[in-house]
Amino acid sequence: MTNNSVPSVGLVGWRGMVGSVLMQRMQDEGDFASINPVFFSTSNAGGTAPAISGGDTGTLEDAFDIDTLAKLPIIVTAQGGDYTKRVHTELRGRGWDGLWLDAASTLRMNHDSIIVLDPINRSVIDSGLANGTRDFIGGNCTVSCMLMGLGGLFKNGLVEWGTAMTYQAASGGGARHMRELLNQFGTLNSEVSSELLDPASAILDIDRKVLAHQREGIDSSQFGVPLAGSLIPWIDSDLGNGQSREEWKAGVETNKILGTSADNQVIMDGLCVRIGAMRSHSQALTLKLREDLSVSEIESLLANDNEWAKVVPNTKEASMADLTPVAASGTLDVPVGRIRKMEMGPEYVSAFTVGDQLLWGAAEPLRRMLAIAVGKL
Ligand SMILES: NC(=O)C1=CN([C@@H]2O[C@H](COP(=O)(O)OP(=O)(O)OC[C@H]3O[C@@H](n4cnc5c(N)ncnc54)[C@H](OP(=O)(O)O)[C@@H]3O)[C@@H](O)[C@H]2O)C=CC1
Ligand SMILES: N[C@@H](CC(=O)OP(=O)(O)O)C(=O)O
Repeated sequence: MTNNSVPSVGLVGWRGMVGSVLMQRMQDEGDFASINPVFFSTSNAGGTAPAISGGDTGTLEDAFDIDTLAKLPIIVTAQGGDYTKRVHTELRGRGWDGLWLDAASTLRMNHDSIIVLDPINRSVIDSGLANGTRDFIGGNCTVSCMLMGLGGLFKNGLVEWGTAMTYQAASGGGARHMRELLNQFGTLNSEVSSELLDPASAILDIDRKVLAHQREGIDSSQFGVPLAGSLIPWIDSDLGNGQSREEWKAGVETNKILGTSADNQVIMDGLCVRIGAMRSHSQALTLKLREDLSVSEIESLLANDNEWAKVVPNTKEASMADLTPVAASGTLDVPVGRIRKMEMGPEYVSAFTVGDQLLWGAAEPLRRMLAIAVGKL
């Protein structure tokens, strides 16, 4: 039933991987009480819309029906970049001035959009809303997770430059990539299952069979090459200058989120690598600070910046227990550890951080932006 005291919000892409996490988080936080959801589909218009808290939400609208979309004050989409390109242009072209909240990267670097990560840039978001910005876009997952973990240094202007060497999970490619990774692990095991049952079998024979399967038999149609038992040192497209698009995002998106001025940019670059984790991205950072801060000063800046950054003591036990994709996945916590001064000098600091790339990396900043837009946050 429609509640006339709250705004109607169009939800597109709600059944995809990012969209499903977003829907779950919205239900967990009771966000549906603050909106009238209107569910859209690109493939099943007229079908049954999902029931929220057991209620009836009617039928699915056609996600390409511009007239229906244009009646809404707010649209949230996790449908993908192709959808954004097609529909956003058409809607804006006809003068629609509602709020567009989007998980796709398409509009991120437009001069009139804001990348949303409110624990880091709430003031940028608030002034954007006050000044007529209408496109609010979720950031790249690696960048968002890094800033959530290390916000205490970045927000205080303490980072002169940094490198992020990443270890990115299969989920960054999408649901089919996650399935492919698991199937690869499964078939690798099957290839040598009898040898594994025999403790006397030769490990080099097992290794040879695994490698032969990785090189010849394994299905890698999503990733292009095997990921299980290997890694892929390239993510996203080739910019033609030796840098991948994923690596380029670290610099441009970090600065846009922080709202740094042209003469005060933080230099960020690195090397992005896909590994066989499921849904949490990790990254090893080298930071050149502007000041010689002690490790305990750094730790307290990080721990006090936001409620989700969790400083992990730089010990083997704590790092193995709390600083891994297995520890971080499914939680909003962003553990940050391995913090120490490096041999290069007192301003050079190492850190390692892990974040669930479907939560802070994708769904959560959008969920919170919607809550801000409707006055709930
Ligand atoms: N994957 C990631 O880590 C991140 C993704 N993003 C962005 O979010 C957007 C969506 O990504 P993601 O959620 O991975 O995409 P998905 O492929 O999981 O979902 C996208 C759409 O595919 C359609 N679809 C077709 N078949 C199925 C099916 N069997 N199950 C569910 N949906 C299906 C749905 O549209 P319909 O219901 O209309 O048929 C759905 O909304 C992309 O732009 C991506 O760049 C942003 C940050 C991270
Ligand atoms: N590129 C990321 C996932 C992603 O969707 O990023 P972006 O939102 O910047 O396109 C990864 O593969 O891990």
